[in-house]
Amino acid sequence: MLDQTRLPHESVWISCQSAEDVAQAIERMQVRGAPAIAIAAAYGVVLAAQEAAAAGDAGFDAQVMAAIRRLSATRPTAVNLFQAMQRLQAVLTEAESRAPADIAARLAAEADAMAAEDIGVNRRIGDLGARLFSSPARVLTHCNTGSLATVAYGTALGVIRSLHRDGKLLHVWVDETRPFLQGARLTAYELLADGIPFTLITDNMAAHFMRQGQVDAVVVGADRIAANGDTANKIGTYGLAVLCRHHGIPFYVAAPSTTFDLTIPSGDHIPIEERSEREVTHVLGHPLAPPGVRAAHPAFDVTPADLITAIITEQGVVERPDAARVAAVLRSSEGAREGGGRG
Ligand SMILES: CSC[C@@H](O)[C@@H](O)C(=O)COP(=O)(O)O
Repeated sequence: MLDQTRLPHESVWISCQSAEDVAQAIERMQVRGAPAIAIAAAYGVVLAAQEAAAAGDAGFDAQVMAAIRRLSATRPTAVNLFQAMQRLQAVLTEAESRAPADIAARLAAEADAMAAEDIGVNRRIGDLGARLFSSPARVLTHCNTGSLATVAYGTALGVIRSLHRDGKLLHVWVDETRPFLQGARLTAYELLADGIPFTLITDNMAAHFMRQGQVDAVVVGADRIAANGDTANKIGTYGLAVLCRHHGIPFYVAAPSTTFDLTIPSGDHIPIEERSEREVTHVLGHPLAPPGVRAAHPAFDVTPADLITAIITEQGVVERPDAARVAAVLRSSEGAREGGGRG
């Protein structure tokens, strides 16, 4: 995997040989972003299965389940991780009586399928999102939701890429995204590579540019969306949504259906990851604050659904989200799939 903690100045590839290697890479945020975490973890399970099958001893299932538990304990907020682990666990259960090498191959095929699906899902989100824009726009985004955070193309950044392709993108405002700087380091890196025009701003400049009339829409990703549309995303997202409401600017969330957690009624039930204080007191290893200073570091915040103009999923757009509209979009696409096949 391309080590995202070293970008953009160094392109260092890390090689994960075991589920534990993958778990540590996720914890260190060498790979991050909800869909990318899920797919990386899926391949972590595959590594564990291959290792257990090669060892040939009894307890294959127990070893794969231990890997699923370890990978599930890496980061708590993005629900895509848990959906992916459940999907692999179902493969394991279904293939129970088969030879370990066969089960490992089935798990690998499932991980490959998830990775392939993610690309199609992102392209569909991008295209559905771009259709919401009737005229060329200046779009502000937060964190990194691009190819680095997914398998390819991205969610919110996928919408931005589709707008650019369709000639409907005037400019992107990129929040640097304190404290981990996913915007300054990663989104800037991706947009530069694609030749998409953008300006990097610090997070506290967003209100200024909105007041000046220089922001037409905000598009962000999500880590977990509750049944009523409340959305957890990178810390700072909620503030942007409040600013949008004040300035009359549309606020869009772009996320795959695997980011919905329909088991929880509202955002109050979303676990918010607390990361190390050191990521706040230090920047890229350099101290900012005086030694010994205490810092808070919730890595995500929750934006209430009533501040969201629409949630763009690959299954359709949920306008003015609430529990009924979320259910209607996700259910209607289920019906379409059942009636019309998966193709
Ligand atoms: C397509 S990525 C969507 C979200 O995962 C993204 O907006 C985000 O908050 C990433 O957080 P991170 O802590 O960098 O994993």
